[in-house]
Amino acid sequence: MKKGRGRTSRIRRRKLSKSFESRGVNESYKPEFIQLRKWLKDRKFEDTNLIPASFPGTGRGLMSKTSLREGQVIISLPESCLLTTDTVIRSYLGAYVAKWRPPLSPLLALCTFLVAEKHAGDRSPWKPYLEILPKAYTCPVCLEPEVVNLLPQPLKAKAREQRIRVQEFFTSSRDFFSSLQPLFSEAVEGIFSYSALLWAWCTVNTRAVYVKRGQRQCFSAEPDTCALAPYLDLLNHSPGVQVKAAFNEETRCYEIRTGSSCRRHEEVFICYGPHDNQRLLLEYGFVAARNPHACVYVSQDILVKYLPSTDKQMNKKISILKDHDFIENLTFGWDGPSWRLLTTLKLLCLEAEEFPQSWPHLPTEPRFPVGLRVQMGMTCMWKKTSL
Ligand SMILES: C[S@@+](CC[C@H](N)C(=O)[O-])C[C@H]1O[C@@H](n2cnc3c(N)ncnc32)[C@H](O)[C@@H]1O
Repeated sequence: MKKGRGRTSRIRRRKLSKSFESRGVNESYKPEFIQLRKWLKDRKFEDTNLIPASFPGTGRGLMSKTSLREGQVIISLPESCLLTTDTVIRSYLGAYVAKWRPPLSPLLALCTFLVAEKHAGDRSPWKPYLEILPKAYTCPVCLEPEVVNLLPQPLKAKAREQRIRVQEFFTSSRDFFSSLQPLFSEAVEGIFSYSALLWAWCTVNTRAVYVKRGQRQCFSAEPDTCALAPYLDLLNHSPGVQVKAAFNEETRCYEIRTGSSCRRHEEVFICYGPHDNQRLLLEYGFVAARNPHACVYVSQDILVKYLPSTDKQMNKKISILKDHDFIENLTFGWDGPSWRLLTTLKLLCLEAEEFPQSWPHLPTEPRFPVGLRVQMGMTCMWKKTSL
């Protein structure tokens, strides 16, 4: 047999082309990343095993310089690099935040800081970080209404709700923005515009990590759990990986430890949580290929459409489901219908004589014990904002 025609050669070629397809293009030579590394070094960030790169499937992310062992700390970001509400309080905005009543939410404090620092441009000490942040986001909240209209039904409704919430967030923050006028020579309306706040909101929502801080009087009661983590926030999501990520109180660093090994020059992923593609699109503006949590949402309209129209109890049944918050989040996953969908269908298919006696209460959804969730790799390291 000719050299290179055998099974081993074919496997080797396939492996090579696969690794070539997923190979990233090094971006660490770019001026913005050189500046960022210098900035991080000044804040005591040790050189890492990771470098910024662009990947064919996932876009910009981090690539391993060397092979990584399971359990290895891959990134350890000192507290001084984190952007938190403490950063805001210590800044020129601190006095304005502290005296504002009713107290500001931690999220608004972070967003205000981001907008103000972006506006400061070259004068901002955070410039090297701000320079690598996306200029625009792909989350549905940023899409034109005509584009949102093309989304499938449950997602469309959620995208609209999200847009309304962000618009309300802006409207309710305007008086606070006006109070900042003494800090700026330009009109605050031009600086803290809707588009500027939307950019800041998406920055926090898509990139912040979870770092819990105690409640402080100068902030409202909403949880203060978001921190922006420069460089570390270049890590993309893969539903299949396991990582341990948390703020280490001893080292005072935010650390990420791999749950599995990774070969040299491969993209290094973390897991933002066990999210289905609808949630990933809504919160992060992308969908994941081969997502084990992917599912199809079944709306009320679809349910009713395929059930007998002669059922006189239908309205009553729907109202029970609504009262028990059962009409939303009904899904088909890889394993078939979810427990919620099955329970809903059971109720909707009851004959007149079985209803309502057998349904005084809807059953409670079974839950995995927390220990099991962790074993299954469902530890959610990425934050969630509370809007
Ligand atoms: C924490 S940032 C990760 C770094 C980001 N790719 C960048 O260039 O700054 C999260 C954003 O990265 C993108 N992203 C993360 N994981 C992805 C994936 N598996 N596929 C495509 N885009 C992804 C999404 O735009 C998401 O909102």
